[in-house]
Amino acid sequence: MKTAAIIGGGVIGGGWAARFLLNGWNVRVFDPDPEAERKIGEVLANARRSLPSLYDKALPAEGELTFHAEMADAVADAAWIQESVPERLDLKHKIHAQIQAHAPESAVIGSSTSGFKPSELNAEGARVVVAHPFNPVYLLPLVELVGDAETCAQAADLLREVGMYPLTVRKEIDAHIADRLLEAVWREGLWLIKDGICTTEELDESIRMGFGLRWAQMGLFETYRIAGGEAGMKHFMAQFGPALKWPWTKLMDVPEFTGELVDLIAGQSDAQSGHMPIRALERLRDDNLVGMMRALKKSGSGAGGVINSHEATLPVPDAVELPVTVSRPVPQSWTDYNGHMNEAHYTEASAQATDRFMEMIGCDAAYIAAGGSYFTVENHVRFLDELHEGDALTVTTQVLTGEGKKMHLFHRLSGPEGKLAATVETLLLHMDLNARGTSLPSPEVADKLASFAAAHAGLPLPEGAGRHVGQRG
Ligand SMILES: NC(=O)C1=CN([C@@H]2O[C@H](COP(=O)(O)OP(=O)(O)OC[C@H]3O[C@@H](n4cnc5c(N)ncnc54)[C@H](O)[C@@H]3O)[C@@H](O)[C@H]2O)C=CC1
Ligand SMILES: C[N+](C)(C)CC(=O)CC(=O)[O-]
Repeated sequence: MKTAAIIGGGVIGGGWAARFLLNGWNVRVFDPDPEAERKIGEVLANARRSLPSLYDKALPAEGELTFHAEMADAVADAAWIQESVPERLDLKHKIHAQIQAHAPESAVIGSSTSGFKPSELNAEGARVVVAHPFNPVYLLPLVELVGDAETCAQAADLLREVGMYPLTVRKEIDAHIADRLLEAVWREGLWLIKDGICTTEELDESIRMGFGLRWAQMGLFETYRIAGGEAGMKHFMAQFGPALKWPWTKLMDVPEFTGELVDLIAGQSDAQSGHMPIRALERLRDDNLVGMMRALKKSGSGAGGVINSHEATLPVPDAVELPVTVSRPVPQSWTDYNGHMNEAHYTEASAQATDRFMEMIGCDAAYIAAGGSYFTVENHVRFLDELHEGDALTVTTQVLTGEGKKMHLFHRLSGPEGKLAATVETLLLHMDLNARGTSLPSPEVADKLASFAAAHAGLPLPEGAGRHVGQRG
């Protein structure tokens, strides 16, 4: 099991700690703040209820979290050391000298800095690369990597292991790529509020009701390609390019941070969101992110593609007696007006269990791309107990029949402490996707299915199997 050392465990260090821990790494934290353990615990609680909800496979078992008063203890044996102390160059120099004195030679040392360049961080002899993440680090995949090419390549491999998307910046520059964009929008936003054009809330609506939705799935340039219509990007540039020379922007000026401006922004922000504590706001943000990222997962766009690639590396359980085919917390978006998991999502969870089981017998993406698959032809759901937001949901799958074109499965959905919440009995037929008709599976798939069927043949017929709606007793 690999170890990550987190130096500075605030907003960003806490997010890094959760990202590594929930991907099976041990995490050692060094932070002089006596509240660090409590704060990281709260971030971790939010991460536990959101990150696993992005995946249809179980993440690795959580690593061990420890707190250390000495830098030497924190960085011992670390494969990755991530510095996330406040954004002051003198402090970063001091901390990197301490890290350097104790870090294993082989460790990647990353800095979360939002703006400093590697040449600035390394001016006093450190060997740091910029590894700039985005908040919340446990959900958002992007990490901007800047610095020594070999170290960045090594860093990129490790970041992919924990489900992140490393973007290596070609040349060092203040504030990398994304923060330059964010700073530009922030600066412009401050002027719009200072000049009384809009409030913080109105500015946020202008983003989230419109272009924010576009950016999450296509970014800027792909979106504008479409905005050029059939004539495409050249037409778009000819039409809207001249406006860039008009004095629409105040980008080069920063409004003075007077007490008046700070009070104006903070007051409007309180009016907008002050009714919610910060951890509740974080949970709202995380639930929305999970919902959006799961939608992107279906098309493989943007962050959804990163989750799919990471999920493909997660291990599939062996042919054990009853394989676990789903293991995840119930996401908030699956709950309804009755305050529990909505009936539609029992079927969704069972469909995910079927997908996972198909993969286990070799009916995976490559097999499907080659033209073979299974179609569900019948389902019977029994709702036995409520499930609530955040409950640990586990699905096990028993093969009732697995021969010829038929695959007859029995999924058991269990909630906390293994209490049975539902059963879904499902019948599938093997299909030839080109002919759009039933067909026999490949010999390899048939063999694997048969080995599960044989392993399950000795088990008793599950209680409830073969029932129909309205049956008594
Ligand atoms: N907050 C954000 O949205 C983002 C911040 N960053 C970068 O991450 C870094 C940290 O920022 P935040 O987490 O927001 O700050 P923060 O203020 O939330 O956390 C900083 C932590 O460092 C600890 N610390 C202070 N002196 C220390 C020392 N000598 N040794 C060890 N720990 C020490 C503090 O106790 C605190 O827990 C900065 O470089 C920032 O630019 C990067 C991405 C986003
Ligand atoms: C405001 N900020 C510069 C600290 C922002 C970042 O660095 C990235 C983020 O998460 O927005």
